[in-house]
Amino acid sequence: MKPMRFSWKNICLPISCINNTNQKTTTNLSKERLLMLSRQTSVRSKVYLSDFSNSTISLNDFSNSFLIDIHIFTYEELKTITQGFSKYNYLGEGGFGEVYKGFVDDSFKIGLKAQPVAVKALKQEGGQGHREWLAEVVILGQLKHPHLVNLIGYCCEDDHRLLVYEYMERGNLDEHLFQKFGGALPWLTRVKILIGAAKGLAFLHKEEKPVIYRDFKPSNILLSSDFSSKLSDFGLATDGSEGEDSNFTKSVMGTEGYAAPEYISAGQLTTMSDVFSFGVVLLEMLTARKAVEKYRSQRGRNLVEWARPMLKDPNKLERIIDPSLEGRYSVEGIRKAAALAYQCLSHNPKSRPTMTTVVKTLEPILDLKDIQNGPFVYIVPVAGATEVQDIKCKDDVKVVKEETVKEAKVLPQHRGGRKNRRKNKAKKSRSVYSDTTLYKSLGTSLYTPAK
Ligand SMILES: Nc1ncnc2c1ncn2[C@@H]1O[C@H](COP(=O)(O)OP(=O)(O)OP(=O)(O)O)[C@@H](O)[C@H]1O
Repeated sequence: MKPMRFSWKNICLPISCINNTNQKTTTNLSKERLLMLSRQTSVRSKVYLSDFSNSTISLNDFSNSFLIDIHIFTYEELKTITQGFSKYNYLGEGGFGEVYKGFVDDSFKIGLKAQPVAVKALKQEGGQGHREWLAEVVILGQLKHPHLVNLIGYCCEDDHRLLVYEYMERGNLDEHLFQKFGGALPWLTRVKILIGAAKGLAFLHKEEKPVIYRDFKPSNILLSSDFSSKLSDFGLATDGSEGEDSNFTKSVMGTEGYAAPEYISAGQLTTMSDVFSFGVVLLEMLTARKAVEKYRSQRGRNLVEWARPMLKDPNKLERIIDPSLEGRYSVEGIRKAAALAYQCLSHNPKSRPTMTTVVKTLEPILDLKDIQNGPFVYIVPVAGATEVQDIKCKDDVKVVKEETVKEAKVLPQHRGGRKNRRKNKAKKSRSVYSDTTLYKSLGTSLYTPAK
C-alpha cells in the first residue's frame, strides 16, 4: 500500500499564472526584486520561493532569465508531444498528477535537442498544487546537477500547470525495490543508487541558502539506464528562503514513515530532516521492507522502530537483511551501511552525519571485494514476448526472456483506478543486470560516481 502523503497545514500562494493585464498587483519588496531581476540579463541572480509569496506577479509576467535552459511550452505543444496524453504514453500517477512519456525532436524548439521526455500534469485542484509546481520550477529551474532530474521546461497557461523533465529509462527506485521488476536489485547497484541520491542531497544542502528536499523516498528517486540515480519531485522542497514567511514555517508536509521525529512533533525543519529520511531509505535498501507496512503487526509496522535495535548488533543484523539478496553482498559493506543508517536515524538531529559525510562513508563500500558470487541473471526485455522463459544459459550468465509489453505502453484498462494502474506499471519493460554482469560488460568505471 502506498504510504499516505500528509499535509497538515496548507500554505497559500496567491499567485496566478494567467496572463491578465488588468490583474491588480501588489507593491511589495518581492515584486520589486522580481522585476529588478527580470531586467538583469547579464548577471544571473538567484530567485527564491519567498520572492513569489504574497505577490500576484507570475512567472509569465517577467522574463525568466534566472532559469537555466528552461523552455516554455504551450498546452497544445505538450498535447502533441504526448500524443494527446495518450494512455499508451502513461507512466504513472503521484500526488502531483499524472505523468506521460513524450518525444521532442530537434525541430520542436530552438535549442532543444531531440529526446524522450516525461510530462507531469498538475491535478487541477486547490492552491497547494500551484505551490508544488512553482517550487519545482524555481528550484529545479536554477539548480543543475548530475543527481537531480533535469527540468527541461514548463507550461503555465490558464489553469494548466505542467512540467517537462528528461525521461529516466528505469522509472523510480520504489518499482525496483518493492515491485521487483525482474528480480532483486543487486547489492552494489543499491549502493550506487544510494551514493547518487546522497550526492544530490549533499548538493542541495550546500547551497548558500540550503535547500531542504523534504520528501526523500524511493518513489522520488529516478533511475537512468545504468542505474544512476536522480532526485525528482521538488514540490515540497523549501529553498531556505521561506523562514521569514510564517505561511511556510507552519507547514508540516512529507510522506508517512520518512519524516524526522523533530519535524513531525515540533515543525523543526533542517537539512538534518533530509538526513533522517535518507536513513529510512538506506534501511529500506538493506531490508527491502517499506518504511510503513500497515498489514504487519504493531511491532513490525514501522520499519525504523522495528529495525533500529538490530542495526548495531552483528548477530542480529543478518536477520533483517533482504533475503532475496541470497547472501550476495559484502558483509563488511552491510555492516558499514547499517552503522550509517543507525547514525542517520538518531533522534537527536545534531548526532546525524551531514550528507557529505554520508557520501564519503558509502563510496568505499563499492570497493569492498568480499562479495559472494551467485548465479548471474541477465534479463533481456523483448517486445512482444508473452511469457517468461529461459532462453540461454551460457557459462555463468543466464539470459532470461521477460514478460513485457512495448516500452512506455500500458494496457488500456488502466483508467479503471489506481490499483489497476499499479498493476499495469509493473508490466513495463525493464532489463535487470547483476552487479557482476555490469562489471563484465562495462567495466568497474560504471561505479565511478559522477562528479
Ligand atoms: N522523469 C521521469 N522519467 C520517467 N518516469 C518518470 C519521470 N518522472 C516520473 N516518472 C514516473 O511517473 C510516475 C509518477 O511519478 P510521480 O513523481 O508523479 O509520483 P510518485 O513519486 O510515484 O508519487 P508521489 O507523488 O507520492 O511522490 C512514477 O511511476 C514515476 O516513475
